[in-house]
Amino acid sequence: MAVYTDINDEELALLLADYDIGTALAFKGMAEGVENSNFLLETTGGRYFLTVYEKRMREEELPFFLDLMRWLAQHGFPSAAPLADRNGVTIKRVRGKPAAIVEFLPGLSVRRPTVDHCREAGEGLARLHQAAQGFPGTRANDLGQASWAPLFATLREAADGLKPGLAATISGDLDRLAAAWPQGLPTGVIHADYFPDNVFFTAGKFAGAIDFYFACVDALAYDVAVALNAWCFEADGSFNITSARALVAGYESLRPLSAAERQALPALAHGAAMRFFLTRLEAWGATPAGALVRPKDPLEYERKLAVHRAAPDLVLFGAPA
Ligand SMILES: Nc1ncnc2c1ncn2[C@@H]1O[C@H](COP(=O)(O)OP(=O)(O)O)[C@@H](O)[C@H]1O
Ligand SMILES: N[C@@H](CCOP(=O)(O)O)C(=O)O
Repeated sequence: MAVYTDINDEELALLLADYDIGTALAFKGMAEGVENSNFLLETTGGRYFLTVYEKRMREEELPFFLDLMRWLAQHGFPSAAPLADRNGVTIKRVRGKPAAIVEFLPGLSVRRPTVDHCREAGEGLARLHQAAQGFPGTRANDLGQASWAPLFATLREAADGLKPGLAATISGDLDRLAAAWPQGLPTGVIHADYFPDNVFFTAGKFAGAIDFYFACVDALAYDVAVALNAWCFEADGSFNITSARALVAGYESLRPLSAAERQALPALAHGAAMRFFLTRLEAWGATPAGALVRPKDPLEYERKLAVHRAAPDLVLFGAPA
């Protein structure tokens, strides 16, 4: 459950007094999410979402994320725009922590995406990339390829603890990725965490995306690769090529991939699996037993790594490598 910070009625009333959105009617902590404390807020003015940013969030990076959400909302992409208070301030403080109120984004995420959801999600991702064009902010991908080996150096024991011999296998993957990491692909603002829990649908149609807190500037095709891993594996660990074709077709209906981007997909998908394996492994060891938040399973991504290792042209869908 992701409510690390309690907010009492007085604190909420004090915060709302700075805005023109009326007074609170309902205020409820959300169990979903792992990073920040999230609250559904209903006021006499409408429905909103209050996020209190917790320790992993670097406060100096918040303007990039919140400005991006506003930019996207203003450029035709369904994103929850942050609210400025009467003095134009977006980043507030609650219990000494940074906090922001954003619009409530209607829609629901899906736990088990169908092929149609994958197509919609792919198209939604291309919409995001297109809407973000011209966004003036910039942020490097601090979880990009260059970060993986140093991060893994701190996790070798944890890897072997998870599965004996895994550290050596991961080292081999890291060497291979470092040697073959695609360069010179088209870049732009990417979501970088485009998982089913961060994408909303209404009546089966793409309705928007949330959780831009890993967004950064990197290869656009890397975002497609993150999504292929997150949306197109079955519960039994197999890769669903039909879902993957649908996701890429949805993406390409708005933004066709170049030949270089398509050729790069296998390495990008292998790398994207590495990124989430490593951060999950890190969180796995750092989460004390009995903590309120259940860490995500690193083995799920270890299995995805194994798939990409064994069948590197899987995500080329039969196109020549
Ligand atoms: N703007 C929003 N509108 C509607 N629901 C939201 C909004 N932002 C977050 N949520 C809900 O809160 C949950 C957790 O949000 P998320 O940003 O993913 O948290 P975390 O970063 O802690 O993982 C989401 O799964 C979604 O149900
Ligand atoms: N999507 C990541 C973890 C980040 O969680 P989120 O709730 O902020 O989307 C993973 O699956 O490892």
